[in-house]
Formats: sequence, C-alpha cells, structure tokens
Amino acid sequence: MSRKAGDNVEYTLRSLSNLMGEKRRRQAEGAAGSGAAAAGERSLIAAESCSSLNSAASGAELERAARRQFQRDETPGFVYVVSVFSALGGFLFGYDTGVVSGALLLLKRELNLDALWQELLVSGTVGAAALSALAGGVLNGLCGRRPCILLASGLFTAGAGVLAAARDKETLLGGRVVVGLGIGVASMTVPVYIAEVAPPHLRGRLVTINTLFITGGQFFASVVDGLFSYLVKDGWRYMLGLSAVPAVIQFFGFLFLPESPRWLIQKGQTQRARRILSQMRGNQAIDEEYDSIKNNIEEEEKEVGAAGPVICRMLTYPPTRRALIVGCGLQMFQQLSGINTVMYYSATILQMSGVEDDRLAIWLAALTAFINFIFTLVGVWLVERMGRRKLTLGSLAGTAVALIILASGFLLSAQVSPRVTLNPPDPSHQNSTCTKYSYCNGCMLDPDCGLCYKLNKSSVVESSCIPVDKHSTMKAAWGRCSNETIFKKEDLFWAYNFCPTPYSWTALLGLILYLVFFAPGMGPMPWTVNSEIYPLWARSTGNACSSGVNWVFNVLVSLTFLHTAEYLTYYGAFFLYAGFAGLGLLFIYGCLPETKGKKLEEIESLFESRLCTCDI
Ligand SMILES: O[C@H]1[C@H](O)[C@@H](O)[C@H](O)[C@@H](O)[C@H]1O
Repeated sequence: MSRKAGDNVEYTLRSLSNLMGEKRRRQAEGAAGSGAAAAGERSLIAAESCSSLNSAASGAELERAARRQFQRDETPGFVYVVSVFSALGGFLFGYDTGVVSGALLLLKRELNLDALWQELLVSGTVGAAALSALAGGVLNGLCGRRPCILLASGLFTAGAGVLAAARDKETLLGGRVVVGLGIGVASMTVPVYIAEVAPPHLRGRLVTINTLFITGGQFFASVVDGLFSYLVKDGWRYMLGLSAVPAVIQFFGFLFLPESPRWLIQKGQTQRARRILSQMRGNQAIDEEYDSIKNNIEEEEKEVGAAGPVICRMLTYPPTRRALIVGCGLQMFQQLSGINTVMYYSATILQMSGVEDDRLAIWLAALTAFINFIFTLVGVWLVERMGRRKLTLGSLAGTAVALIILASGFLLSAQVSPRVTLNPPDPSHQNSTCTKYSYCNGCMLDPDCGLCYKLNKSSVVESSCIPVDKHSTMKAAWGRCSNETIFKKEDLFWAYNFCPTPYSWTALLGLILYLVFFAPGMGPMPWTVNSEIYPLWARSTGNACSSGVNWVFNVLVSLTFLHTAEYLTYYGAFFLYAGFAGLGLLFIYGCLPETKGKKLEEIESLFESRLCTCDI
C-alpha cells in the first residue's frame, strides 16, 4: 500500500473512531435523543449498514446496529488473522517435537538405529531449540519480530525437506537440528509478537492460543504417527516431511503481515508504527495507546540508560531482575512438573498400566495428546476470566495431586507385584540379567526383560522373567512367549514394561487427571506471562532467557526420565515431580503478580516492589 493510501486509511479510521467516541460520550450523558447526536449516529451507522437504518428504523434497531459496530471496533478481525498466522509457529513447535516418537519406531528398524542415535535424534532438536531461543533474543532486538518469524518458518521448511529426503542417520540428525533451530526462534518470538499486537483485554487469550496451537500440533503429530505407522517402508518420511505444509503457509502469510508496532516505535519508525497500530485496532482511537507506548519507551531509556548489554542492565535494575526470576522460574517449574515425560512417554506409561498392544498404545497416546489439546482450549477460555495467577495456581495444585495419584498407582502396583515362579534355562546359555528377579517389578524395570505368564481367574500363575526379543517388544527372545501366534493360542501373556496388577488403572487415571489440570494453566501460562512482564527494551532478552530455560529443563527432564525411573522406580520418579510441583506452588504463590487486563506499559510497575519475603 502506498504511503498516501495508507494515510487515507488512517485518516478515515481516525474520523470514524472520533465519531464513535462522540457517540459514546453522548450516550453516557443520556443525550441519546438529542438532535445532533442522533444525526451523528445516523450518518455513522448509515455508512456501515444502510439497510437497517432506513428512516423508519426504530430506536432498538439503531441500538443493535450500534452495538454490532462497537463489537467490531473492539475485536478487529485483523488481530486474529495475524495471531493465527504467527501461532502456526506454535503448531510447528508442537508437531516437530511430537512426531519424532512415532517416526523413531519405523526409523530404528529401517536404519538400524541404536539407543544413542535415537536419543540424539530426539535431543538434537531440543538442544538446538535451547541454543536458538537464546540467540533469538539478539535477533529479535536487532531485526524485529517479523524477520524472526520468517526465519523460523524458513528453517522449518528446510528442515522438513532435509528430513523427508534423508538417506542416512547423519543427514537425519542435520535435519532435526535445523528444525530445532526453527522451534527455538519461534518459541520465543511468537508469544512476544502476539502480545505486542493484541489489545490488552484480549492479550492473554491470544497468546494462550499459541499454546493451543502447540498442543494442537502435538495431537496432529500423534494422529499422523498412528496413520503412517502402517506404512512400514518410508512412513517416517511423510511423518517428518509433512510439517513443510504449515511452514510454507506461514512463510508466505508473513510476507504480507506487518512488523510489531511497539518494536517499530522503539526503532523510531513512528509513521509506520502508527499505521500498523490503527490497522490492528480497527476504528478505535489509537492516540492514547500510541502516546503511552512512546512515552514509556522514552522514560525507560532515561531510567535504565542504554549502555551495556541488555542482560546486565536487566540484572542490575530490580524490576526487570524480578521479572526475569519470575519468568524463568515459571518455565523451569513447567518442565520440572514432568509434562514431557508424560507427553513423550505416554505410550510407555500406558503400556505400564496394562495396554499390551504396541499399535493400541500409539493410538492411546494420540488420545493423551487430544486431552492435552482440548484442555488447553479450556485455558484459552479461562485466562481472561480467572486471570493468570489463579489459573496457574489452581492448575499446578491439581497437577501435583494428579502426580501423587499417578505415583501411588505405580506404588500399589509394585507392592502387589506378582512373584516369578518359573526359571526355565536359557537355551543359548547366555547369562541374562533377567534370571535374577524374583518379582515382576524388578523384571519390568529392566529394559532387557519381560514377564511371560498365565492367568488363573485373575491371578498370575506360572510366571517367568525372560529376555525381550531384540526386534519387537511384543514377544520374548526365546521360550513359551517367543512366538506371538502360538503363545496367544495357549493363553499365555507377555508383559513388557508393566506388571499385571489390579491397580494398573490408577496410573491411567493419574495420567488423565494430570493433563486435565496441567493443560489449561501450567501449559500455557509460563509463555503468556513471559510475553507480558518485561518492558520493551528487555522483552526480547527476557523471553530468550526464559525460553532457553524451558528448553534446557525440557532436555534434562526427558533425558533423565528413564534413568530416574530405573534408580527411583516409576513411583519414585513421579513422587519427585510431585515434589517439584509443590515447590513451584510456593514460588508462584509468593512471586507471580496478576497481569490480566493491564497495558504492557503498566505491567513494569507490578515489579517495582519486592514480590515476596524471599527477597525477590
Ligand atoms: O506449553 C507447552 C505444552 O504444554 C506442551 O504440551 C509441552 O510439550 C511443552 O513443553 C510446553 O512448553
């Protein structure tokens, strides 16, 4: 759009907004019937909706048309379009972190991947995301939000292409790292961008939509995994390559979408900023908002000075230091409460609670991702009603209780764990560790072993702990349970990774409750709150640090889960996460202020005084 045309739009929008302002004032004075106001109203609404405003239009009709107009004023569609296009970055974040578990099932057979390579393919992405989230702070500050979103979608597309065409594991790792670089930049930029273009009363909801897209991406990935798991040859190429579609859509969409007006004002591009802001606010007056952003930036520069690296200025200026502690703390506790052990290992948890079939476990994992998605939607609905603080506290308290139920399920199962009653000799005469277990619980925790048993009514009989087949966890390496068709006919059962007990369902209940509580609050709020608590000069760096913390703890928790479970047993691991959730509750109760409905420029003042007795 040329400058002139843009200015015209701005002029028209401004005159409309002035007229609307006049109408509101007169309504407030109870002068709805006065000649001038009525004439003003009529001419205004006639411009929008001639048919409903014929000369015979009644007062009620006028009122309805005006209300429709006001509603349009308050939530201009453009803000939604911009938010949805940016949230595609969240979708890709969810898709690419979620899809890998299903792809690995096929890849490990086709490319003969050992455990180390499998771990590299999962954590290579998350590690790269941690690094690029940190670097994204500098890029955001220097180049703006829009180029960063374009860069992220470019990386997603390139990564998807490399993955789909890969011929060896090294290329696969390269592709996964490129995708990870995209995820990191997107994860820190998108919430900031949405928060900066959204009007205050919608900000929480729109930023939370980004997390809805993350969990939507994870759900979609699990369905794709389920569908392509039937395509044993090359199924993984489709799984990993499909993400190019939303990435390309986002890239082209963003070529036409604007930069954040706040970043532009900070860089002195005030005319462009004004134009974009009025585009985002529909026909509302933007003068007040524009002036408040501008004044705030000027004041900030005076107060904090512009010398030295931003992170040093943030750490030496108490309000931003406090905000940084709150932001990073929220992200750390999000990960420490174990969401990604639940997401990445849900198929395993489901198997542990008694789901025997591999495919069924994959589809049930899709159900888990669906529950996470649907309950994030509840968060979108609640965030502007309950506010961030109550929602986060309630969610984390529920999550802690669910973790205790999950852990108790495993504890009860361990206590009534069936005895191993048969010890058949190993025909290959290899001394496996499996023979040393006298209870199913020990046998289940050893990744090399499984339990072969019969059922007499509902009690386990004739049970033996046998090495698992190297190529399929669905059968034993040798003996009664080594041929699936035969052992099923003979009423034998094979339990890998779980023990058949009457309490297995408690773990399933805990898992579902966990997601019901976690998804509306602890899932989205750390991202939402981080997008709003830093002043503009510190926003990119603050979000880069807190997103980096999120990714680092993500790697730590998910990589250590299986080992933690081996050392502490499963119930120990989940009690540990419940303990972290308890600490998180204390932290949030003491330190998280309410930011709902406040202008971004007002939020800094919430951090001016100490947040809690622990000196933060
Ligand atoms: O907010 C998201 C969401 O909750 C996802 O389900 C989880 O996988 C991510 O790690 C988290 O940051």
